[in-house]
Amino acid sequence: MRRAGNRKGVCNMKILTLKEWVAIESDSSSSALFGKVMQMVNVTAEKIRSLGGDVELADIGSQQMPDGEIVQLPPVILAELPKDSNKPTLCIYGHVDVQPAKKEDGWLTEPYVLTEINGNLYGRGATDNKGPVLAWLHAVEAYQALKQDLPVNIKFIIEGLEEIGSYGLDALTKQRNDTFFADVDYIVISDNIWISNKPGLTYGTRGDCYFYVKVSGGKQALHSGAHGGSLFEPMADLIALLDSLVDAKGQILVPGIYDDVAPLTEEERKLYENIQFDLEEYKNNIGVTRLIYDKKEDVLMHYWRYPSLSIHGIQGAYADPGSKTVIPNKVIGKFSMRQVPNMDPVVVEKQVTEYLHEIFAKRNSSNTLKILMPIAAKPWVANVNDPQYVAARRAIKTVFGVEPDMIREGSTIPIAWNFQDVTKKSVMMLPICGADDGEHSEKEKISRSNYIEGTKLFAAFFYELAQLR
Ligand SMILES: CC(C)C[C@H](NC(=O)CN)C(=O)O
Repeated sequence: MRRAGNRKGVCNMKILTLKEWVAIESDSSSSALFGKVMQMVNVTAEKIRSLGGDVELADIGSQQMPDGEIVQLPPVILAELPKDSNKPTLCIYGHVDVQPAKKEDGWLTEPYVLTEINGNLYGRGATDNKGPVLAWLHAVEAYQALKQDLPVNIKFIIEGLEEIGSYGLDALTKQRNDTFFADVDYIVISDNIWISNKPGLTYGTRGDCYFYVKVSGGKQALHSGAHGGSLFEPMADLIALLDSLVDAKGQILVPGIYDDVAPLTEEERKLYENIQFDLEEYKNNIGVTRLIYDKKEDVLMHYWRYPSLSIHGIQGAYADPGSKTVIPNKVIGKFSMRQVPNMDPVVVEKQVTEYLHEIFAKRNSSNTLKILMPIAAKPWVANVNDPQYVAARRAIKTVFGVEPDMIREGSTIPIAWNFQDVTKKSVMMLPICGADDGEHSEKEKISRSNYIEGTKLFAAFFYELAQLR
């Protein structure tokens, strides 16, 4: 009885720490909040130090932001726990920045107050990616609490800019390839979600090219009654441009965009058949009634191995409740295209830019058009025969009692491809979050059970990794 009570107490403490982390509004989308990101980096560094880690806050310099401002970037944590040269070395990557969140986006709870409802812990960053980062740290803590030696050496790379494309991290990876990375045997990332209630083991992510399309007109916003009808309206130009990008069936309309997509082989097609993925459950999780495709295989392929284009927002547009009759003079449309093998962001940028300029020219507008691509992240695909995948499968079997589904991820870890390309080490993603965790949405959460069982999974993974030798 007492033991069960103690266990519950320990779990509640872990949840309390997550609550403290979620409370820090480390939203990297605006440089105005970089102070909060910095605070989050410091809190994380302190936690690693409390586990005996040697922490460096690596300077990654400054960066010009899409609005032209040059800002000092928050440092990246490079840390190492005490080392034993007889053990393999695992490098754990994670991020502690989050996507923007406001209560009025439709949150039922305060986004930065971790709130438990029916065994689920709601809050921005709970699943992406503060929960998983803490689960790694708690797995280390568990070995220490039990006075057991860690079976592997552990290094950490934790950053605060993943959600805006991991500025500076590729350069840091190259710079530290012969030092920090030299003795690393495996790199592991825990981010993103399973695709059903069955654990998944992820061997690929899509990349992302994020675009800003800026249409500028006169010196100021204007009264639509007084001036509408005789001027070229920036918003009308922008809507036409955005409308030219993708059709109702999700097909991207930019010429040449599918040219470099890796052809589908019969062998690959068969992979999708055996994956547990229930379309009804999926629709229910994401809250839609119908999908473009009605076969599981097609949905999975458009999630993992084909590009997609999503329109995210318009800066400068009137977006408040109520009816304002203004003509905005400057608007910035934001959209992104998820990349797949063998697409190249450099080629994509050229294709998109040329196409949008062509569409714009046909409108013969007096406005000006400027296109920027502040995020260019390549897709990543790993070799599933790497030994750490064997260790992860065994650990999943131990903790969850099942073999995982081998999955890919539709979203992006901007540094994953660079890690593999620069260091030539094995890179794996070991997600612990549930299919309904709502990353980036106003329903973001991690379940109490995934948070705790995920911690156990990481502890078991350390053990299995050491058994490979
Ligand atoms: C480049 C993107 C902004 C990265 C972002 N990553 C994640 O969500 C990881 N959980 C994404 O939108 O894919």
